[in-house]
Amino acid sequence: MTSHPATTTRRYSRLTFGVYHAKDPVKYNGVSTPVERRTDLGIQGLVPAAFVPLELDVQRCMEQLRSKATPLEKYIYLQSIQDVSERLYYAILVAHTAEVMPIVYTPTVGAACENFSKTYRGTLRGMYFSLKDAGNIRKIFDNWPSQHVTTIVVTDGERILGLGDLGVNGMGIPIGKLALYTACAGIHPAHVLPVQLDVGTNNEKNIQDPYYLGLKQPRERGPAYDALVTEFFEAAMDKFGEDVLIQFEDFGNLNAFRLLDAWKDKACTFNDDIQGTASVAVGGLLASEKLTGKKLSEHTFLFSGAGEAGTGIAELMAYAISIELSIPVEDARKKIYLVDSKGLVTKSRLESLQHHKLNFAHDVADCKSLKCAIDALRPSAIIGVSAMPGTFDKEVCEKMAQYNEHPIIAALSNPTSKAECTAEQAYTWTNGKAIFSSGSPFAPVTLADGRRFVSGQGNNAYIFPGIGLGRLAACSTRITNHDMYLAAKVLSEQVTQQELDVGCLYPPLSKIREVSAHIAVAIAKNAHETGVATEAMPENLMEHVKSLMYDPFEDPYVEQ
Ligand SMILES: NC(=O)C1=CN([C@@H]2O[C@H](COP(=O)(O)OP(=O)(O)OC[C@H]3O[C@@H](n4cnc5c(N)ncnc54)[C@H](OP(=O)(O)O)[C@@H]3O)[C@@H](O)[C@H]2O)C=CC1
Ligand SMILES: CC(=O)C(=O)O
Ligand SMILES: [Mg+2]
Repeated sequence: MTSHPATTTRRYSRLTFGVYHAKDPVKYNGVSTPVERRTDLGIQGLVPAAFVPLELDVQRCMEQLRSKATPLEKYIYLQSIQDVSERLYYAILVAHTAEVMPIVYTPTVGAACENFSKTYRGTLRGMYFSLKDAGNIRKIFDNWPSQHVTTIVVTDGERILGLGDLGVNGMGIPIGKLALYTACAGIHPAHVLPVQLDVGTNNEKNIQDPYYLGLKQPRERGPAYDALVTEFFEAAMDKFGEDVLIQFEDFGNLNAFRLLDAWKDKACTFNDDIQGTASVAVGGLLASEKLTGKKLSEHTFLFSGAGEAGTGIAELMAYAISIELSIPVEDARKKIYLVDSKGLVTKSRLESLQHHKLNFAHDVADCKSLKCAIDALRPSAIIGVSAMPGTFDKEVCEKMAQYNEHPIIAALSNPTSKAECTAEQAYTWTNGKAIFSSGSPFAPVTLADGRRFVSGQGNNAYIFPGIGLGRLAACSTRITNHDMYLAAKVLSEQVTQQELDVGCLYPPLSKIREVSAHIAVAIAKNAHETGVATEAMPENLMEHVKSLMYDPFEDPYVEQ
């Protein structure tokens, strides 16, 4: 395999490509290009005479954005800006993160995926490898215009948010995740690559849709599937270097666990749904200690959902508890319970349980429903990761408030339409006792008695950008569960008392670049300490991390 430089280039070089410059969205700045540079760049006459400072251009775009009637129209408008000028796009995302994240990410990205084929405009944004490309993936990689890719997000489209199998329409997810890598952690936009593996789809609506852009065949379940994934990994590492980060995203759980197992020790990879989600959830629970007075080990946890997110979180919780109490992780699992589509995961079901649930099959009485399990186990925290909206209904929330002074209620399923309950429901039904968080954002809630609550967004978006930046800073070749634990701890330390006072377990999105930088320092430090860094440790890690962060507001014409 060839080796490649892994450090990122922060600024563009000056280019003189004329019209090609105007057609390269990573470099093009439109009316924000200083007038005196336009001749050199060959774009004189291609833009109106006025120079518009980037801040003003952002303001103009925000006004247009706000005038759009639907979230999907807003999404398409922002994509159209990204197609023309990534600098402007990222300036919008950085300056207005809290307002635009629900558009480029969950919940709107869900609608964007559902409409992906219908709204496709032919933009060059990511690569598609289908079963028909088997044997040629390495060669096809050469078609990608950037030779220096550090960060890939790959999906096979089988479990897109809680929306199920969307096939190639799931491509909106890698695109959205990588937009956050850049906006939230400053990974250079020229160095990211969204990838869709097209292995067919079992979504009948896609098959019947004349506009559907993927292979119209049943999802491949045989050896050809594994062969395509293997070829993709090997080709990506050959093309971009063995330390290229490859994030698994929204695979179905038939494949997600085994692929992670197969690749975690052979590539720089992690599964965001299993590991990133675990980290953000544990981070929120660590932060909640200051509100409840309870350590992780003092809780009883009950999950609704025992798939990637559910068991991923449960395992990292157990790991965190084992560290907190210096006990074996097997013992730490004892107060963590899972409910799946068939009821409570118990020992009596051992023979029919999927592998990822086995560690949490406890010797307790069977329960067919979440309510039965709540009455039997009296959990202090319930975590919804089932994509079953309404699961945390009035009775569930009332029971939690009856059994706890400060019940933790996390409705983490995405998009909003799949949330187990809304913020307003959680606060109203518990009479303001709930400590609530959700996977997709909810507006602040004011109860009839005037108490105001700001719920936090328990979404892996707080984690993966910082992980990616940290491993880049150390040029590390592996990502581990301990990294996820460290990220959770750092995240929890970023929450202020003021934020906790209104019930929020996460820092505001306006601080996310700072949060990512802190997570990155912890990840890079761990890489150096555990021998997976391939660069010498710099004297000041925070300075180094920040120096790598792409900032759209910096002058892009500074020579290297
Ligand atoms: N906030 C965040 O950052 C993240 C949120 N998520 C969200 O979590 C949800 C689940 O994702 P993921 O874990 O990957 O999906 P999986 O398909 O891996 O798991 C879904 C789980 O839900 C269970 N389930 C289905 N119906 C019910 C029910 N009525 N009651 C209880 N459990 C039920 C399934 O049971 P069975 O095993 O029996 O089939 C399965 O265990 C999605 O909506 C996703 O968007 C995911 C990742 C990150
Ligand atoms: C947030 C995320 O990764 C999911 O819902 O799948
Ligand atoms: Mg996901």
